[in-house]
Amino acid sequence: MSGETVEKYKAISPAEFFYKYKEIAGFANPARALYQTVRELVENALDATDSHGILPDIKVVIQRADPVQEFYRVTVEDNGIGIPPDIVPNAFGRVLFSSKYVLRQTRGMYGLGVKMAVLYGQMTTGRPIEVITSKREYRRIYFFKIRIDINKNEPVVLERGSWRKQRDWHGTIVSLTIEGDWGKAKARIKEYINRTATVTPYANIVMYTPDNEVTLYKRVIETMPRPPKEVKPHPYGVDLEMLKMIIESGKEPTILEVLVENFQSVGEVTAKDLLSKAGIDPSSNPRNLKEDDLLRLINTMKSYNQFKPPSSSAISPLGVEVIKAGLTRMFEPEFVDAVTRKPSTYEGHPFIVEAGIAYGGKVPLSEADKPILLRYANKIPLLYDEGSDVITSVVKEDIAWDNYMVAFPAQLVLLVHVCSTKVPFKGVGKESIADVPEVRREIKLAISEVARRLRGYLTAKQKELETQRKVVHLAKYIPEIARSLEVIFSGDGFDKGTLVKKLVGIISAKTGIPENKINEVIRGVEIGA
Ligand SMILES: Nc1ncnc2c1ncn2[C@@H]1O[C@H](COP(=O)(O)OP(=O)(O)OP(=O)(O)O)[C@@H](O)[C@H]1O
Repeated sequence: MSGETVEKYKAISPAEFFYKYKEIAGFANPARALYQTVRELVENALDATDSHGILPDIKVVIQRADPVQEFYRVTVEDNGIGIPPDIVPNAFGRVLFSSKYVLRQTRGMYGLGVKMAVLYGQMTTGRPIEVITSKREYRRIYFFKIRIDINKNEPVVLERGSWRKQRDWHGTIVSLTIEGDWGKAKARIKEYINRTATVTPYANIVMYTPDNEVTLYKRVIETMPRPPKEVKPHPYGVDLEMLKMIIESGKEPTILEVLVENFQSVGEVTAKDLLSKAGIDPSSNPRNLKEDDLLRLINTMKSYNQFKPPSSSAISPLGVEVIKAGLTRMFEPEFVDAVTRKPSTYEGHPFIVEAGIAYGGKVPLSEADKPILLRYANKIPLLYDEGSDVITSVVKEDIAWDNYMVAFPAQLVLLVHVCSTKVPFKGVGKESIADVPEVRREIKLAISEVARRLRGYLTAKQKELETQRKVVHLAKYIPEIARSLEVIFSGDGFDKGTLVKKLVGIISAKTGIPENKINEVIRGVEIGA
């Protein structure tokens, strides 16, 4: 007899998987879970508003929910698009259910976040999630209490109801009660809200904390990033499974129509060209094609070099105006500027990198070797795992800051935003971006471009200071010269005042410094004399 133990085989549901491995989604301990819960709810609230062209009004309330135990009730209210009542149970009670599995930039992408918070609530306090929601066109407001059946990965609706709308309200209010650690989480949560507000100057965000603090970020501009549009996949990003799924889920009678209907940049002429290169008859029934045919078609698509690059209408960069307004609202800097790079692509996914700089004014002093770095991906602030992020690596290794007249520590904030239909996150917790060469290159270019503008400003400022110093130096002599000349030429109709005026006029014309400034210096010298 061998001493081997018997292996026990079993399949588990996605809900059970994430319940067991909650750490990979950011729910490692009560402090982290409280932060992650706030984050998931706020990100859903913002996706439901700005991604649909609605100026966001977001209210975040964190309250103690038990006098003894560390239970917290987190409530987030938005004025977004709301959720149809028949969708609510799955949206909050089925892991990997989402409206964001399409090619369109949103903060959410996995269909996991809020369900992780529901699971964590179930595990630690046993309380269900509560949802109140209505869409603009509805006459009623809907209310739900939901938990997740972990074994089946299905929602269990404990309570539901609805009432007539008394006022014109649309949006969603979500409440969850979880075990948390406010003492440990508070700094991160406040920082998260602050950094979110930095890139959403078009939003009203208010937060109530368990310490009875109220923080309000008031809307300062009405301009919003252009909402992202859903796009079809680009042929460079296709693989065998994807093509099979497209064929099976569609009704197109010919392979030619499959290509034309389902991909970007593929019209009839291109589709025919691709099919003839792959040796496939355009009128073939796509469901009768063999795997070899499909593989040949994919390889032809991948090596075809006449497609337009992937459309960038699915991505929604913040834009220069929003970045500048956001940085100004937070830091009241002496100098602010931003750049939005042109769209670029990696592995068939379009992406855009943006960078903003705030310098001087009320900007705090940075660390000894780099600026204060604000990292963002798809408008989400990234707070953890800074060390393993490609943005950090570029800032430290690829940018020679002395070339831009910056010596650390400096009053310098650098904001970098990577947005894409697929940000290459390193984990489902969305805290750091992987080192993809194309993305790295664009990050470097964006930072260099905005840093050059800072250098321009600093150079001009330095020049002005130098000129001013020179003028002070020169102006000091004017009263003395005038006095000496007066001694020599007095009686010849010499007027000291006229000479001073003339000299001031000459210096002003040569340096561009206003006469009143020079007169101030002279007055200073006369008083001192
Ligand atoms: N406040 C809200 N307003 C409108 N829809 C919402 C709101 N909150 C959640 N939803 C809907 O519920 C779905 C599931 O949300 P969930 O947080 O689980 O995942 P996600 O946001 O799609 O992706 P991720 O896991 O990356 O956050 C969303 O895709 C959205 O359709």
